[in-house]
Amino acid sequence: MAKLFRTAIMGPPGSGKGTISKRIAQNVGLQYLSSGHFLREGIAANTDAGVLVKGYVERSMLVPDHLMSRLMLPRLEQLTGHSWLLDGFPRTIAQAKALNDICQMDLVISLNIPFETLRERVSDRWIHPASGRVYNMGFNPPQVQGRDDVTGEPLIQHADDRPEALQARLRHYKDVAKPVMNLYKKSVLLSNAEAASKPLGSLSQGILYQFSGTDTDRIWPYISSLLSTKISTQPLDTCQPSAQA
Ligand SMILES: Nc1nc2c(ncn2[C@@H]2O[C@H](COP(=O)(O)OP(=O)(O)O)[C@@H](O)[C@H]2O)c(=O)[nH]1
Ligand SMILES: Nc1ccn([C@@H]2O[C@H](COP(=O)(O)OP(=O)(O)O)[C@@H](O)[C@H]2O)c(=O)n1
Repeated sequence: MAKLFRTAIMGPPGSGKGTISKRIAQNVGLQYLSSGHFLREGIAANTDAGVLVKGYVERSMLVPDHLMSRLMLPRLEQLTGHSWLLDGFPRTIAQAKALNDICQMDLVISLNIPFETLRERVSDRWIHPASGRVYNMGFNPPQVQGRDDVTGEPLIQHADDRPEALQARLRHYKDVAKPVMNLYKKSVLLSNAEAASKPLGSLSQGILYQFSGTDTDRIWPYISSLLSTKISTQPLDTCQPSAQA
């Protein structure tokens, strides 16, 4: 049985989750699942789920938990036997609990980046909508200005990367991320049944690692080294619900 590794990356918009996830996926060879990408993909393809979430994403609001869980959990259930990395999910405590019900997480990375850095990065972010490839005119510019490196198709900016939308997204992020981080922070692991009857603080799991700074290239070596340590000490396992009953 292979060593499986289930991880998630958290951080405000523009904190480098996508950029770092790409490096993790390349280095560790796990499946990368970006909830934001799935949402935008569904909206662009006008799927049933896309129609339901469109209004929220366009207004930079959080999509309701039940819709996010419906979008993400079946994909994870199909990945039994694979290691994966989640970006953008779980965003809320309800999403984290829903994830706990199907799987025990091994590691959660949280990025703590100053606001001014986020603002600069996001205003300079360009994406290739079909693939989700992300560019930054200073940090990782495309080979041809305004064009995707692989397909040559035009790059666009997200409407929700406008400065006024960023403020709103940051407010949402701070409000909802704190309880999720508390859940993953400390070192007690309870069954879902026990946890359901306890206050939030006692749900904690001791798998959160926080990285601060203004440069992805400076943060990355620390994350890379953490991953090497964690993966080499990971017990043989499959994806199990976190219930310990
Ligand atoms: N200048 C600069 N830009 C960065 C750095 N790290 C990431 N970026 C860019 O900042 C933007 C936001 O990064 P992204 O990975 O999309 O963040 P996410 O919203 O957390 O997924 C993108 O345009 C990245 O190319 C960095 O260290 N310096
Ligand atoms: N768990 C999630 C993830 C994304 N979203 C929505 O998708 C948008 C883009 O999410 P994202 O993860 O690609 O981007 P950032 O907000 O991290 O830059 C958010 O502004 C939300 O509207 C959500 O509602 N719930």
